[in-house]
Amino acid sequence: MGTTNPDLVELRDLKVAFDGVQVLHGIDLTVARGEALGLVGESGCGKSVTWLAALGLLPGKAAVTGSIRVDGRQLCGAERSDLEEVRGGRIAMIFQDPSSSLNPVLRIGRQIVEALQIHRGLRGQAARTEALRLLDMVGIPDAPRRFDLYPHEFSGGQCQRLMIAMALAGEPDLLVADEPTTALDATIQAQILDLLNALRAETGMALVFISHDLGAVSQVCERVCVMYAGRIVEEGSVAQLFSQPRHPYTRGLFDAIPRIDGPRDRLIPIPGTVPNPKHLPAGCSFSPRCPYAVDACGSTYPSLEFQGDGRRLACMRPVPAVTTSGEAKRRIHEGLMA
Ligand SMILES: Nc1ncnc2c1ncn2[C@@H]1O[C@H](COP(=O)(O)OP(=O)(O)OP(=O)(O)O)[C@@H](O)[C@H]1O
Repeated sequence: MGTTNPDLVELRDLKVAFDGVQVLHGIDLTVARGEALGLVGESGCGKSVTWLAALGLLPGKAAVTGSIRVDGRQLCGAERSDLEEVRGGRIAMIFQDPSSSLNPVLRIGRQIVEALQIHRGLRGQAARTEALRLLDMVGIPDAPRRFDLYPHEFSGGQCQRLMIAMALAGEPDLLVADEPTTALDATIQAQILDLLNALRAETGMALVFISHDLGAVSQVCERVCVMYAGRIVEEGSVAQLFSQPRHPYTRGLFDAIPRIDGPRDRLIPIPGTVPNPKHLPAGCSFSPRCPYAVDACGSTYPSLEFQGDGRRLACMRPVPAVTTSGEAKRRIHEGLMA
């Protein structure tokens, strides 16, 4: 299966509009089996909508067009039953807030058993044994005793682990994690990132990691895709983008990373805000905020093109290569972004 079609998910020209307002402007993106892809960008850039659309989870008023293929199977406009088979089974999605996945009035063991029943047809003792194995796998200590507890009896970090256990119940080929660690303190966040890495190593599943946190992305992903105002503006390996961001927006995101030990004045926020999708500026959507913009940037949107080094870039005035490498690279090497 994997040899003829190495891409697990292939999005082509994916567009989404709400009430006539376009918020995704043609996303082309692939996720290969087993790979970990980070999706970064400021709030409102379309990271979540991209994956909610791919999984058919947007509200009915959303107009979705383009192609969404999972293992070669077209899901855009597919029957509900086809979508449900993929959702939770082939692809699972977890969110920042565990309450979106955990039912507060059901014991945790029962919730996982139900997920196992739906996705894998397991029942009775077989389901219980597998649920305990999943709890153990995600690092919930003393699983047999805690099987009968309710979600509120677990800490925030443990709820995140429970949500991951639920997601794993369908043995997904891909886990989409939407800001899974944003609400957690640094130590717990690091533990969840370690868990995601361990689970990938153990199960071979692919991961899409949606985050504002470039440091977290660098710890779990091999490839990063940067989104701005409903478009992909740059995509490349973690090493490429971290050592030499070429899109001025990617560069701006790096400059805005808070340093744990550094003086706060080293943090340089990108001036301005993400435009309202109702009133996108002409040309490149980032041009009004871009220090490199020239007149042409305000009239023509640059297409996303492969570069000589294999990355994809949508920019007429990329950051000159010579001026970029030092600081971001140094931060990674010194582990200041962890
Ligand atoms: N249900 C909805 N109805 C109308 N507009 C929506 C809806 N969901 C998202 N949008 C809009 O779509 C755009 C993209 O939102 P999205 O949530 O994908 O951004 P994001 O990059 O994931 O941001 P965040 O990091 O805050 O989650 C935003 O302008 C948002 O307001």
